This record gives sequence, C-alpha cells and structure tokens, in this order.
Amino acid sequence: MSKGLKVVLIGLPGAGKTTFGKQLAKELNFPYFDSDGLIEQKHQMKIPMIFSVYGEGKFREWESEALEDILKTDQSFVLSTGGGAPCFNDNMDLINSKGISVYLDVPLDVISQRLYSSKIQNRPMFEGLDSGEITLKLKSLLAQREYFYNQAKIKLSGEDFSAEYLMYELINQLKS
Ligand SMILES: Nc1ncnc2c1ncn2[C@@H]1O[C@H](COP(=O)(O)OP(=O)(O)O)[C@@H](O)[C@H]1O
Ligand SMILES: O=C(O)C1=C[C@@H](OP(=O)(O)O)[C@@H](O)[C@H](O)C1
Ligand SMILES: [Mg+2]
Repeated sequence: MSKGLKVVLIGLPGAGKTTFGKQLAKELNFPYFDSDGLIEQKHQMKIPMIFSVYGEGKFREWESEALEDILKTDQSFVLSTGGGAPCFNDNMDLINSKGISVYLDVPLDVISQRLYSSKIQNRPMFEGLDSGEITLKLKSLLAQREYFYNQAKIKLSGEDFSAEYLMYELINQLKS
C-alpha cells in the first residue's frame, strides 16, 4: 500500500536535489528523506566508504533496497534520490509507480560550478577532478542517464534555479 503524496526528486549529482528537497519538505510540512542518508543510516557507513570497501555494485543494490523500503510506506514525504538512483534496477519504474517524480534539469555549467565550489561530500566519482574534468564527467553521466531522467512526471528546467522559482513552478505543475 503506498497512499500519501510522495514527491521524488531526481537529477544529476549537484542538481540541488538534497538542498531543494529540504526546502520543499518544509514548505509542504512533509517528512524529508534522502536515499543516500537512508543507506548511510542503515549500513552505518558513509557513501565514499561504501564505494571503496564494497564497490559501486553493492551501493546500487543497497540504493534500490532503500528506495523499495521508503516507497512502500503509506506516508507522504519528499525524497531526494542520489543522482544515479533512477538509472539502475528498474528504479525509475518503481519511483513512477509509487510517487510523483520531479526532474531538476539544471544546466551543466551551473552544476559544474556548484560541484567545483562545494566539498565533494558524498560523490566519490568526482573525487580529485578539476573543473574541466567535472564538466566532462557530468556530460558523460547526462548522456547515459537522461533517458531515465526524462521519464519523470514533472520536469523543471530553465535558467533560474532558486528555491523560490522551483517551488513556484512545481506547485503550479502539481496543481495543473
Ligand atoms: N539553488 C541553488 N543555488 C546555489 N547553490 C545551490 C543551489 N542548490 C544547491 N546548491 C549547492 O550545490 C551543491 C549541490 O547541492 P545538493 O543539494 O547537494 O545537490 P544533489 O543532492 O542534487 O547532489 C551544494 O553545495 C549546494 O549548497
Ligand atoms: O550520481 C551518482 O551516481 C551519485 C550521486 C550521489 O548523490 P547526489 O546526487 O545527491 O550527489 C550519491 O548517490 C553517489 O555518490 C552516487
Ligand atoms: Mg544529494
């Protein structure tokens, strides 16, 4: 049973899913979850450590389990997924069967600048890359992943990616 309004944010690493997700959850007065946080909590290990100790394959397995667990609950919530989540193990079909998927389609140069200026945090695949390498990596990820991202029920794109714009645009689309 999966009643409740489940808003699931997807998009490239650095698109702003975690940041906007928290703001959106506050605005909607919904619980907030982040699939990376759920994985780290369950396995008591940070994402980069999981990648280095167990490898990406195991991370993707645990990521799919985390999505299955949270999406089968009957509560409303906002869920920010990790950038790769929609692209493995039919997770995008699962997300679309249980919730309203929202793709943050942020321009690559905006994302690249954000990743370059922020700590790499939970993104081992960007560890040690310079600005140009980050942009190339994002281009390659987008080429592999936009097939899945474009299956989202709502796509937020444009130039202004402030939380205010995203909120206004999303609520308009949810109402339509
Ligand atoms: N609207 C925004 N404007 C400026 N910086 C942002 C915005 N949203 C997110 N960021 C910054 O970009 C980086 C990635 O954001 P994050 O929410 O972690 O993205 P994701 O969860 O999609 O990987 C963080 O340093 C964050 O502070
Ligand atoms: O794009 C990806 O494959 C990943 C994105 C990360 O989450 P964010 O999208 O929140 O950075 C995290 O799940 C992991 O490093 C893998
Ligand atoms: Mg995130």
